[in-house]
Order: sequence, then C-alpha cells, then structure tokens
Amino acid sequence: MTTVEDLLAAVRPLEGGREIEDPATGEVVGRAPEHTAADLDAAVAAARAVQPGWGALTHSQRSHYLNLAADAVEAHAEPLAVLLSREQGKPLNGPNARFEVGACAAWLRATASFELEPEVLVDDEGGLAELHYRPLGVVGAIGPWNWPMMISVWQLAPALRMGNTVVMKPSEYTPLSVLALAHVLNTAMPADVLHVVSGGREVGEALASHPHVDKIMFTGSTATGKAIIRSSADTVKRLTLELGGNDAGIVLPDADPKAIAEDLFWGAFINTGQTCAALKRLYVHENIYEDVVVALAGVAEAMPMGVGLDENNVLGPLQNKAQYDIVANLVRAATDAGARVVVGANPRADQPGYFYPTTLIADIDNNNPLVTEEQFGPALPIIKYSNVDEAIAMANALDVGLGASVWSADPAQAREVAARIEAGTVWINKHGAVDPRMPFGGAKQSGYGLEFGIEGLKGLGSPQVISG
Ligand SMILES: NC(=O)c1ccc[n+]([C@@H]2O[C@H](COP(=O)([O-])OP(=O)(O)OC[C@H]3O[C@@H](n4cnc5c(N)ncnc54)[C@H](O)[C@@H]3O)[C@@H](O)[C@H]2O)c1
Repeated sequence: MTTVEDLLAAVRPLEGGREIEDPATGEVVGRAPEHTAADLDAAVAAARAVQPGWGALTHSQRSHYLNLAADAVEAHAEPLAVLLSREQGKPLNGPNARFEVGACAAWLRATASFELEPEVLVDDEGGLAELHYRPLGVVGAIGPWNWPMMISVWQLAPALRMGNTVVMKPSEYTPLSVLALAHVLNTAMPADVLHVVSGGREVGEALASHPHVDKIMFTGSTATGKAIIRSSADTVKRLTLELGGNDAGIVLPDADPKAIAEDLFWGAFINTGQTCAALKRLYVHENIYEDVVVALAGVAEAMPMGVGLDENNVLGPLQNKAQYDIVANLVRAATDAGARVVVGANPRADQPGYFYPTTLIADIDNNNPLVTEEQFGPALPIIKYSNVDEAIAMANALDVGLGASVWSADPAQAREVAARIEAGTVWINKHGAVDPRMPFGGAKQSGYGLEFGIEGLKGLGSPQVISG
C-alpha cells in the first residue's frame, strides 16, 4: 500500500529543492525540485525522442494506456488525495481532494473513449478528401495551483491521446501534487512520454518559448496568458489558453430562493472560491433579493471550514498569502465603501494558516472592485437589479467571459437569457458543472481554444487534408 511518504520520497530532489508549506498549518509538506533550463532542455529532448513511436501507435493503443493510467490513479487515490489536501489546502471531504483525484481518473477514461474518425469532405466536382488530425509533437502544459491535479489531466490526457508527448510545468505553489500524480501515471505509461519540470515563472517562460515545443496548453491568469502569447510568438506555437474569469449568475424573479440556495452556494464556494469558473457576481431581482440573501446565508453558516485532513470540513484555507491578501483587501474596501456584510468578513487573528471566512456581501455597487476584479476567494457580492436587461448588461460589462448561470423556474426563459450572455458556458440552475464530453473554454479575455470532448482532442492535433 503506497503512502503519502512514499509519494513524497519518489518526487523529492536528491539535494536542494524548495520546501512546500501546508497553507492550513504552515508545516512543511515536502521538498520539490527546482529544475533549471538545462533540465527543461533534457525533458523536451527526451519527450521529442519518443514522440514518433508514441505517435505511430493507433488511437486504441494509446487509449489503452490512458485507461491503465486511470487504473493507477484509482489504485493510489487516497494517498494522492491526502497529499493534495496537505499541499493545496482543500479538504479531503466534499467536492474537494477526493473528488479531484476521482475526476482525474474519470477524465482519463472519458478521453480514452472518444471516437475520432477522419472526416470525409466532398469538393465541387464530387471528389473526395479526408480531414485527419496528426500529432503536433511535444506539448508543454503550464498549470495553476487551484485544481492542480485535475487541470494537469485536462491538459495531458487529450495531448497524449492525440499522439503527442508532454512536458508539464506545475504551479510553484503546488508542484508536489503534480509530480506525485505524474509519478503514478508514469507507472502505467511508456517511458518518457510524460515529463514534469518543477520551478517558477522562468521555467514557464522557457517552456513557452522553447524551440522544440509545438503547443502550449496554459491554464492560469489572463496576465500570464498574455505573456505566453508574446513568448510563444517567435516559434508560432499553437496555444490553448484557459484564463481568468469573473462569472456572473442572474437569478430571475420566478426562482425559488430556498430551492436554489445550496446549488448557488457550491457554484460560488467550491474549492473555497478558488475556481476559475466559480460564481463570482450574483445578480438577484429586487422582488426576491432579501429572500435569496437569507437563504444563502443559512447555507453558508452551516458549511464547516478548517484543516483539510479533518473529515468534518468542506471548506479550507486560501492556498497562499498573496491570494489571502487580495481577498481580504477587496472585502475590506467593499465594506469601507458601505456594502453590507451578511456573513463573514471577520478573519480570526489567532488561527494559523490562510483561512478567510465564508463571506456574503449585499447592497454593493456593481462598480465596486469586489465585483469587477477576479477575487478568487470565498467571498460573494450580491447585487440587486430591477429588470433583466440591466442584469444582462452588468453581466456582460467586463472583459472576461468564462462561465455564467441563469436561475429560473422556467427553463425556456432561462435559455433566452443565457443566449444573451457573453461567456463560454452558461449553466441553467447550476454553476461550474464541467463534464469531459462538453467542450469548455472562455469568451473574450478568458482565453481561446476548447478543452474536453472531441473539440478538445482536435485542438491537440495538426489538421491535415488529404485530397484526391
Ligand atoms: N480558464 C480556466 O480553465 C482556469 C482554470 C483554473 C484557473 N484559472 C485561472 O488561473 C488563475 C489562478 O492561477 P495562478 O495564480 O496559478 O495563475 P498564474 O498565471 O499566476 O500562474 C499559472 C502558471 O503560469 C506560470 N507562469 C507565471 N508566469 C509565467 C510566464 N511569464 N510564462 C509562462 N508561465 C508563467 C506559473 O508558474 C504557473 O505555473 C486565475 O486567474 C484563474 O481564473 C483559469
């Protein structure tokens, strides 16, 4: 039976490296290697060397490996979840660490199951052509710290399935989770198809500009996405950019506040609000505004927050000090400006770790920075509106558009509103529910390219028309 200590020992550098701290306690979780530019070159060269052989396998042979990799994740699920909880902070329980590890296996299996046949095309004279997708080569995958294992699988599974090899660069805040996951995956995969280089921004920049890397899958902030566009330009790399969001939810006047309160809560507070497609701005019609505020407050007060390894908790700390400060400063500025604290906004000074309480802020101006900036924490501003056109205009006013949601007892009416929202996904009566078969990606400055499903697979291939 593999333990967390076994996983940490497998990924620990022989010497040096960096201590990684548990955001709930400040204790050291383990040591991560600090890879250099030379290490990156070696990883890319090794991945490149085996790519032709991997790319020459059939889809069903590569899918077989993805299924073996899913088996390996399931066989190591509990130590992976415990390590993730200690490093990232998210609780084991609830839609958190065990859920994330389970999603890794589910995404690997789903990605293995997709059928991708060449598309037959007919020209004006009735001549036939076929559209194929060839491997691109080596894919660099750069990820964030909020869902480090799951997002790594979102990037690597379609890349490998399409015959590419992969070099990953996890966030410097959560390298151990990704190194341990890759260690487990590599027990099932052929040698050298999957590498991890661990380090900070410099390693990410070197990967994004590397002359022998063909595509970057990037998930992270919009600012870093723009830097990657620049650094990848000289080599004309393909890019899939999953960037920041600031998702709006619109509650129509016919919604039942008590019935939707729990789903609203998890839409906003999953992973303690540190989720790209979490509900970040809630627009509620004036007729039911107070009822929604009260119903949400009831759910929020019942959800325990604390150290992730305690099975009672479903909410955890912020992952790092910088993130904690952003959230605390935005909430303080909102309350200083006169917004009403419904719940939270009073962090305990005597508690170790980066815990910020679950916070609901009502009667807030739509131009307040708590509404307009991506605050990526457990705080939800609730804004009152009086007609739906006004709510849609407020939802669309920002330059990001990852997800959004509409809440109503009338699905047809909700769909009409959904069609007017500028976002990559609009959910009805739920928020943030992603599925390996549904394409997912951002509108506006939330990025471009799609993940998941057949569309996601195609994004990891080089289209080729064979005509005649
Ligand atoms: N759209 C999505 O699917 C999605 C999913 C999760 C998170 N996010 C976004 O991610 C952000 C939070 O994550 P974060 O703080 O880790 O993001 P970040 O942009 O700070 O860092 C992401 C990764 O990029 C690396 N990096 C930093 N500078 C770089 C550079 N110049 N070149 C190459 N790599 C560089 C980092 O080391 C890290 O691995 C939020 O904005 C969130 O919305 C988006």
